[in-house]
Amino acid sequence: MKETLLEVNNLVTEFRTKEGPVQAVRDVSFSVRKGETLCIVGESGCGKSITSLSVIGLLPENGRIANGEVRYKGEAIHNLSAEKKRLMRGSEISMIFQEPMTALNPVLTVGYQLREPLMIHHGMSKQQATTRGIELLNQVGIPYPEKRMNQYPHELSGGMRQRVMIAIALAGDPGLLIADEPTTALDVTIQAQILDLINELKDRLDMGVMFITHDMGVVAEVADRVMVMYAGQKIEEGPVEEIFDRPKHPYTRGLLGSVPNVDDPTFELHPIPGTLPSLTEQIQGCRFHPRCLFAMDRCRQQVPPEDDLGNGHYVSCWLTREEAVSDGVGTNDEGTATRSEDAPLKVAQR
Ligand SMILES: Nc1ncnc2c1ncn2[C@@H]1O[C@H](COP(=O)(O)OP(=O)(O)OP(=O)(O)O)[C@@H](O)[C@H]1O
Repeated sequence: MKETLLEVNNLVTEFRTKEGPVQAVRDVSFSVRKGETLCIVGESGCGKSITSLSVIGLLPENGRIANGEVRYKGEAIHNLSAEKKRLMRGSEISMIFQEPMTALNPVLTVGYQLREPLMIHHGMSKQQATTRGIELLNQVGIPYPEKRMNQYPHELSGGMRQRVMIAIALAGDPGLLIADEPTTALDVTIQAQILDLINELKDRLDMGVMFITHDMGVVAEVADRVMVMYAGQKIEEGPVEEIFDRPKHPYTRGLLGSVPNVDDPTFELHPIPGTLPSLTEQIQGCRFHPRCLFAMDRCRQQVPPEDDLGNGHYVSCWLTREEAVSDGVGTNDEGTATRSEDAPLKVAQR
């Protein structure tokens, strides 16, 4: 097994708000190894981006890590000074975002923006940085890289801008790349090309990738492992095949059920009913229970612990302990949910 690059233990990220402190990330733990992609998946607002911004040290001004730790190559990085965090970004850990135009400076040429990190992080001369910049553009599949060096971001297509952002992210030879919905704004063909590029770079450079998305189709393309988040918490984690073939949490099943399957004409879409709770909402028991088609009394009273199902598959759901959930659709919260008659699952508690 490859070296662990990133270890996040019991992360709690809090925001100061008018209503008092609220938690956007609640006791989340995970790791990323060299050469693997961990996909963090969940609906909009479930805490994916705040988890990644906590890792890279770019939280909004009213946010802070209130508990837990973030370790990179064994070293605690959550409590580094602002200056050390800045140096770490772009060298050890880089991030790419959904909309390259927000990350790229519109008044600076591609060449300038590529040379800057190379001169800062690698002490290169302008000439050396230009040569390396052209190499990086080549590496991310940009044709005529010499010409592109002199162009401004608005002169490039959306896909090309995303490639430029990836080239800039690679400039400091990062061990870990964080990609926050990098293909959401792109059309499907370009999206597939960017996903292929990220996969190829991960393998070639043996990088760890933390990939944030709400799209299970994208997860299927890039993930080695998947962490499913709901309302600031991790509710399920496992190798990608386990999550797709044997999803245990009703929320994960719901996410998979809300992906249209174009190859299957009999496929029926079952979107998850209801919406995420607000950060200020107090919920007793499992935070998903008000939306869960299979909620039992216990789910309304006690927070489910994380169970180890073996094979690197973990889930926090009382139901998994009791029985497997059927694939059918039941009624919500009335005790009349359809449940499977499958034998109880073997659950080894962690
Ligand atoms: N500066 C802030 N102050 C208060 N709450 C915030 C702040 N930034 C984000 N939040 C809240 O934190 C929660 C998690 O947000 P986050 O951006 O991580 O969600 P997400 O899963 O990445 O969603 P999306 O896919 O829409 O980006 C949301 O409820 C969001 O409204």
